[in-house]
Amino acid sequence: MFNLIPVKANTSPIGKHKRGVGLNQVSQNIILIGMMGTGKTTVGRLVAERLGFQLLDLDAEIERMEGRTIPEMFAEEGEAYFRKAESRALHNVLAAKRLVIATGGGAVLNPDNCAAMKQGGWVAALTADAETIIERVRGDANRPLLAGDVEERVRRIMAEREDKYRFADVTIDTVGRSADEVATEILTHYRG
Ligand SMILES: Nc1ncnc2c1ncn2[C@@H]1O[C@H](COP(=O)(O)OP(=O)(O)O)[C@@H](O)[C@H]1O
Ligand SMILES: O=C(O)C1=C[C@@H](OP(=O)(O)O)[C@@H](O)[C@H](O)C1
Ligand SMILES: [Mg+2]
Repeated sequence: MFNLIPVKANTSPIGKHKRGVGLNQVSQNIILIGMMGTGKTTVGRLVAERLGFQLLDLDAEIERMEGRTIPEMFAEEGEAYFRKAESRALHNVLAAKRLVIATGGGAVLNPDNCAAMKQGGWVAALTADAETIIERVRGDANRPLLAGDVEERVRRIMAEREDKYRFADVTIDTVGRSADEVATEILTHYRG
């Protein structure tokens, strides 16, 4: 099975919301995309807790599948290998329902992944400016693509991926907002 992370019971029943969408739609997976450091993993957990969904962090799922960490995978096999594992993991988990899926920032690089995400859930893109991202990820050794000159890497990768997150159903700026506030905004949009 997947690496599902148990979350608390729903403390905000959807039924209380007047503008809630139909039952079918509120069981639809929520998929978070966005550049590294925009808060997908952190916010995903909060959204899952509030909705009574399971959080599935795609990076954690890949690590579980592979029995090694992402930095180890990059070092031992290279990025192309990681991307294949990422794509496989994504397609597997999209078969499930009522998940909040926090993807890795590069999951959008493969157009097949983007099509599968559109098909398999409601997609929210998180954004932040380079300065905010650099501040959030500096000193974290778990992102091999940012090893070395973090500032240069973040700016370069952001430029390379500029248009890759635009297919989302909604785009949410996280700058100057707490993870909790971002989660609230996601839920407001999701419930319509
Ligand atoms: N809205 C926010 N405001 C401030 N810090 C945040 C926010 N969202 C996430 N963070 C912090 O930024 C870092 C990266 O968050 P993470 O959830 O791992 O991002 P991602 O999964 O998108 O790479 C973590 O230290 C997290 O606590
Ligand atoms: O943007 C990327 O290419 C990556 C983002 C990471 O996830 P986060 O976006 O959760 O940091 C992780 O999947 C890997 O290090 C590659
Ligand atoms: Mg993450």
